Amino acid sequence: MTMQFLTSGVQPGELLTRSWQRSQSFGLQPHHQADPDCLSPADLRRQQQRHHHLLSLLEKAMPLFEQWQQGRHCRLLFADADGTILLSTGDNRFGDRARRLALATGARWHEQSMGTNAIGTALSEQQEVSILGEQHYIHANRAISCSASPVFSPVGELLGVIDISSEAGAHSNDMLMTARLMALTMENALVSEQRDACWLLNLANDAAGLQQPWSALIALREDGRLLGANRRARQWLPKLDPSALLEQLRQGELTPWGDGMALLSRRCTPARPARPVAQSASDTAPLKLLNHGVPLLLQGETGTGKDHLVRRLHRQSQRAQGPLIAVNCGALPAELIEAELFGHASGAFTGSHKEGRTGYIRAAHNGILFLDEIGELPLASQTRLLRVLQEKAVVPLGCHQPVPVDFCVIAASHRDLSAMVAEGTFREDLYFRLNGYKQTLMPLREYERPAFESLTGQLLQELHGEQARLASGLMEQLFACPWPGNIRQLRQVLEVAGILADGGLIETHHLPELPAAPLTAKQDADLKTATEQRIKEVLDDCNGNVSKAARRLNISRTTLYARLKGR
Ligand SMILES: Nc1ncnc2c1ncn2[C@@H]1O[C@H](COP(=O)(O)OP(=O)(O)OP(=O)(O)O)[C@@H](O)[C@H]1O
Repeated sequence: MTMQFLTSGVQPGELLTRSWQRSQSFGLQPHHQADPDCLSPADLRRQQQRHHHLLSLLEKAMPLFEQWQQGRHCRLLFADADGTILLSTGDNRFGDRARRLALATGARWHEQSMGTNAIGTALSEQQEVSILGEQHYIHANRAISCSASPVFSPVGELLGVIDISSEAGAHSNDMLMTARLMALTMENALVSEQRDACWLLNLANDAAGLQQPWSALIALREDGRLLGANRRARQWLPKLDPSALLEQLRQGELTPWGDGMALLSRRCTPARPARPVAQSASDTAPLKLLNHGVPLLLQGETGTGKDHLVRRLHRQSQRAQGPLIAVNCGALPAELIEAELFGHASGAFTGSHKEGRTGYIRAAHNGILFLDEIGELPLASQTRLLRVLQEKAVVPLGCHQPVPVDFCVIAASHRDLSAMVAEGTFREDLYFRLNGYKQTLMPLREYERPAFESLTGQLLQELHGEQARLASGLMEQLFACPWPGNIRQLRQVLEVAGILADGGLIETHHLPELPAAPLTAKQDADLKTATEQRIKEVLDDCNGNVSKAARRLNISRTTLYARLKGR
């Protein structure tokens, strides 16, 4: 299946020339330092609030970026139609460089003040564009390369732009493709949720294309009146009569149409735009408290979404432009734990890095430090960590001078830390220091039916798009399962079922084996051994490369380390 490219036929050379001419006409000097307009933190928050819905749609498309990004040193940015960056996430090493260039939240990257750049030029030209190193008008920006795709509303209005940026030498073609896919995913969500939409019409060159984000998508009213369309469909609209098509097509049946295929699906009840629903205190409290510097403690079984929650909190927090440093305390080698956390001076101990090491805590300066599996931290390191949290300063190994650090801390564990305190394996004072606010993530088996349905629907849509749905009776079947692997396991089941159902109606025969009653101790031990065996095989296959093995097994590195430790 080849991807349809959505350019207006303009050669990049012409586009670049136009953009450089505009930059010149704005009176910009290539050798001068660019000086972007920057919103104050309060104005930035207001602007993010105003675009809350777009940002929440972007969040739904985020797994696409996160999966693709692993191992790549780049950042994803979302700017509004004015060029103001409202969200910045991704690799922290490149994040430092980006911040030095003011490629950070609150900064406005329009061409008037920043010259030719992917965000500003995509907005001026209303089309996707890559601006690579030397193609930037301002010299200071030539160390980076950026690819940007505009996002349009269902009536073709420019809403913003998604940009993926990296060091100039580290840019690749698939960055533009990923930015485009995310933009299309957001646009399709906006079309599907049009108020009063009763019919959704998909058009593509062939049947497989119907399930892809780049297929044409049109929302129609009950009577066939056009409500909105994505950018591909808008190209075709002049040649289309949607209400005639509505007459001609039968719901749910693939129908040849022109040189391609059409699929009509009915929405039984008109879709409502996903308005920000009033969140319960337990949804909003962690973010509010985090923004006030209160340490959060997340407790929950494996797969309940602790890591997912931390990433969301970081994206939504006032520290979103700062780094998120995630440390799996259980995966750190015992003899290096302190050097890794607190850093060390050059040659501080045998085997230490010659040039010294910053350590994870200092790397989290201005951002968030996520201490996952905190229950695994040895008692001696707990004492040092407590001192750092109390004094907000680190003394790297081999140094005497404390270095001030400003960070928020989120700790997580699947173990019951209060029980560990009672047993004497976890310091009580550290427990109280970390436990500014405890959020327990519920195991999936304890979800109420509406919450389970809503999560299942969200996962299905994220994994397979709008058309994926469960045949009647399947929701009950899924709801009745004990889900020992929690959301991770449900996600895997839905992923497999959706692929087998070609992204359409999922029926019983598409489901892989579902978790039955809780496992006996023997079954549990056998399963653990088999899992460990499989992980070791894949690790050997990948020559010990943990990231590669985790990707192949479709689990996080954190989970892989935990599995290797037999947890
Ligand atoms: N609220 C959610 N919405 C959608 N997907 C979710 C949600 N929570 C978790 N997931 C998905 O479930 C999987 C497991 O989540 P996550 O890694 O955050 O769990 P965890 O509690 O940190 O697990 P572990 O303790 O094993 O590391 C991930 O694929 C994640 O994307």
